[in-house]
Amino acid sequence: MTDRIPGVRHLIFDLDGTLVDSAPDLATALNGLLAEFGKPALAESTVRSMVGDGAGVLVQRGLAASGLADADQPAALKRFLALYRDCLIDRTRAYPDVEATLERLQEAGHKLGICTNKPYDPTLRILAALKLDRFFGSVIGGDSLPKRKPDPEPLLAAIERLGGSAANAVMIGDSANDVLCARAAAVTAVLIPSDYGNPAEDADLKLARFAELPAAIARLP
Ligand SMILES: O=C(O)COP(=O)(O)O
Ligand SMILES: [Mg+2]
Repeated sequence: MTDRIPGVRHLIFDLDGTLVDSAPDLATALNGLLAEFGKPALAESTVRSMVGDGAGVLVQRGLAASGLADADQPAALKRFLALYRDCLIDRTRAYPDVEATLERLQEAGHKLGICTNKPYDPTLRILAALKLDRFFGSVIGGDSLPKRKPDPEPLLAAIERLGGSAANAVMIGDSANDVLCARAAAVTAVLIPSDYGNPAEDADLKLARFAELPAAIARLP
């Protein structure tokens, strides 16, 4: 019943582009896949712009951009996930101030969760490797439920598993998918823009830096 403690919020975070910069390793895996098809590597900035709708869509976009739209997509996704597993945290890092800010939010009594479109298994591995897993009481990945963001279901599940409710929750993310799923779930949306794909037009609150979160959360009505 943490939901009833005044000032305590259920804060649900997006992963890629919000907590961690994972594009370099996603690019390594995608380019490894393309190399197996005899195709040249895509620029990391191109891969970065393709991230945000889950691994399946990333692979689909990468294949299409390389003239391989007709390739066997399920087989390519399976191979991509195997390649990604081998390079998950070679260069993936938490953004500056993320760990210290999560610590402050947790110390303030907030309950923290994750709602990402990245599949569940690599999400857990990355959180553990970067020692961020200790902060999160719920983790919903892109393949945890039948639907992913911008559908509201994964966000609502992440909140529910923390013992919270939409009225007291906040979604913090970097893309339109995060804002759209928050809107559809009637959850407050905080946007911290990134250079990943699918930027959002608006949100309830827009922050330039992750470290601004504790003060911004404290000021929410
Ligand atoms: O598309 C992905 O793999 C992940 O995206 P997200 O963490 O920003 O939801
Ligand atoms: Mg994101």
